[in-house]
Amino acid sequence: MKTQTQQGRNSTATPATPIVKVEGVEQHFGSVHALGPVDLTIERGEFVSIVGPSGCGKSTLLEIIGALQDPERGTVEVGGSPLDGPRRRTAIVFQESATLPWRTVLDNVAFALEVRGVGKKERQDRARELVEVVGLGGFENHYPAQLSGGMRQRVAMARAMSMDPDLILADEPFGALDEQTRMLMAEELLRVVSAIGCGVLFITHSIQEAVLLSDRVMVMGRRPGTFIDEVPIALPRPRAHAALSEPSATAAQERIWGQIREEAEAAMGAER
Ligand SMILES: Nc1ncnc2c1ncn2[C@@H]1O[C@H](COP(=O)(O)OP(=O)(O)OP(=O)(O)O)[C@@H](O)[C@H]1O
Repeated sequence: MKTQTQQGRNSTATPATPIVKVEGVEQHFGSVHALGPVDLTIERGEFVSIVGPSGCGKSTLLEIIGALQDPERGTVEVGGSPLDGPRRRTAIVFQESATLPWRTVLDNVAFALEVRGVGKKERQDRARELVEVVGLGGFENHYPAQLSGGMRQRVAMARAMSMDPDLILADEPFGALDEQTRMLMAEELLRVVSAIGCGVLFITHSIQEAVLLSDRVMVMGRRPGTFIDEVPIALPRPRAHAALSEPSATAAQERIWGQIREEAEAAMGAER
């Protein structure tokens, strides 16, 4: 059971409360107007991706929702409460999510549980389960340096899941991986997320990845980023890569590409 402090004092959370509610959020860095104003709602268990031209403000928005930076204007509610600092049940995964090089795979995954004071036996059992879920069974005692980039990213994913998240914020998590590993990881993420039923905000430069994974793709226009389109993806689940050749998926990809192309060309023109 959650304590009042964990949920936030002003929580009015019910199962129908969106996991994320952003209203009128805006950010400047000095004279650079980086973002907004933007509104964004993510329902519980919903998978939402953001695509948009480079530098439009995607990471800024994700970091605001993850409480890694404060918005200059606007309001952010996560889990039904106004965001007033990092939340235990929000997991954040970056492109180069750090693993602890001196710890084994198992101890890396158990780390978040250790910090929370979970007993040794329980955290090792839970970590072992998660290592299996992300397909690293047999590598429990390996060190990060003995793993490929894709395997290290799986360790980061398992560690994020160990926190029993209700929200995963993922910023280009597969950006550094080769194409095949990236596709496999995307399918794996889908399995994992549907198993734990958490909401996801996913930033990617890959339109295909966004369409394959999401319930909804939000298209952000050039800086200062605001949402210029919202594309529902109605493909049935569970999904695998072959779903991308369905007519509705190709139509969605073309619609998104058309908009990003225009925005990226305009952004390049503005920089010249
Ligand atoms: N800490 C900061 N200080 C100054 N400017 C920043 C800072 N963080 C971001 N910016 C600027 O704000 C704008 C938005 O950056 P952000 O990283 O959010 O974009 P993005 O859409 O995630 O980009 P990309 O797709 O290239 O990762 C950019 O012009 C960036 O240079």
